[in-house]
Amino acid sequence: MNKMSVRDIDVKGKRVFCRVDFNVPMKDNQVSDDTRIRAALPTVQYLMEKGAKVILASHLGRPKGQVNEDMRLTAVAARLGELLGKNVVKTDEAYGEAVETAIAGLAEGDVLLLENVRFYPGEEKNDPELAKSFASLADVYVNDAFGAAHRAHASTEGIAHHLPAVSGLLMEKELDVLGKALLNPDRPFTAIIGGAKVKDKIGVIDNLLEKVDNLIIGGGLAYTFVKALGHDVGKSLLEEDKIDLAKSFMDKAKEKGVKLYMPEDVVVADDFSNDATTKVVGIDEIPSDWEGLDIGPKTVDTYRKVIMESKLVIWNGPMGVFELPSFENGTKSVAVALADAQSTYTVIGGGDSAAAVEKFGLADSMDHISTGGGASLEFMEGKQLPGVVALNDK
Ligand SMILES: Nc1ncnc2c1ncn2[C@@H]1O[C@H](COP(=O)(O)OP(=O)(O)OP(=O)(O)O)[C@@H](O)[C@H]1O
Ligand SMILES: O=C(O)[C@H](O)COP(=O)(O)O
Repeated sequence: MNKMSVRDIDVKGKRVFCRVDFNVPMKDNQVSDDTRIRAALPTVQYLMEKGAKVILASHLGRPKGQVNEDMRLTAVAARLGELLGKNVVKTDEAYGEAVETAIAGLAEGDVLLLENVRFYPGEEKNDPELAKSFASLADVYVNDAFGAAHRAHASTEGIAHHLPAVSGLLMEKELDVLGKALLNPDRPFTAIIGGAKVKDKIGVIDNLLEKVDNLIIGGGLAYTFVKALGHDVGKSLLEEDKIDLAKSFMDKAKEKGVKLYMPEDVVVADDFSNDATTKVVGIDEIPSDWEGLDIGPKTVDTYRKVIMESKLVIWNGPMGVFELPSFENGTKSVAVALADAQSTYTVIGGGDSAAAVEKFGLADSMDHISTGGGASLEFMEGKQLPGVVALNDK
């Protein structure tokens, strides 16, 4: 990576404003999944060990520039404290006098978590005044919030113009893994793209067709491709206005020598529910009043073989409606194949695919699970992430 990292600077005795992505799922005012908090620990612990006064900032949810009692970071600070084995000071604001007093009381190695930065309307507007207020709290800026790096907000982008600005260790790792995959991949390189809609994946499919050897298509978006091949898709998800685009992707794959894999068979249901009647049919046999909700067993076999023969696989988007047990098999089987593929480097592109590997208890078997949903998608589309661009070059 051509950006400076926290390892390149001296932080001893310095006040470090460290943006993290603690946008974690909450239930009954408690953190229900602390994956993102744990992912930030290497940077937080590094800063503590090096004698920095650590000021953490994050958003939680989308409070739209207003204080929302359900979106305070108090429970997050408590969870972080448990994980660090050390008290984390929590302020009820993200800047101002009370915050300055709390920071003045920090000793080297202490950790403070500011209140949700999205309680301020200036955060998402990238208001320069708010960015300056954040910057005035610290001597150095560290951005470890890969999950929010696609947002040009005051705490992710604006602040970087007022302080020495470097990446954290998680940010560095995410960019190294995803960057290497796109720039210098081990081959065969396979991308698995699923999820609900073609429209959300246009950029990523287009960019990956320039890079991969194999492109595997699954999930709801597959039916627009199936339709483009001339087959009836019944009541399956279909984006009529993207059929031509799906055709053009098929043409591009041919032109670039990319092997495109689409479902050979699917699990169809007479209703979108776990108790629906289901059957497996060939891709050209979907009955007109049934809908495809998962890939079928033949397809699973083929996809597994491709995964096993790959050196690198990036996966974004489930193969079916994995939230319902009746339609989880395709997604689960792909996750199992990735876990079994010992000589394949496996990268999970955040979002629902990350949730799926967690659900199936296979997270530890993956080489890298991105903490960014939208951010990793934009990165794979080849877009520049504003939170990264704003950091100091090496
Ligand atoms: N055949 C299908 N029919 C209808 N819905 C489907 C089908 N296959 C997958 N889905 C649904 O697609 C959703 C995931 O789609 P989405 O495009 O949001 O995935 P993602 O890109 O992994 O998520 P994120 O945007 O969080 O990164 C899941 O809720 C899943 O149930
Ligand atoms: O959960 C995420 O993808 C990040 O934290 C960004 O959140 P946002 O989509 O609300 O900006």
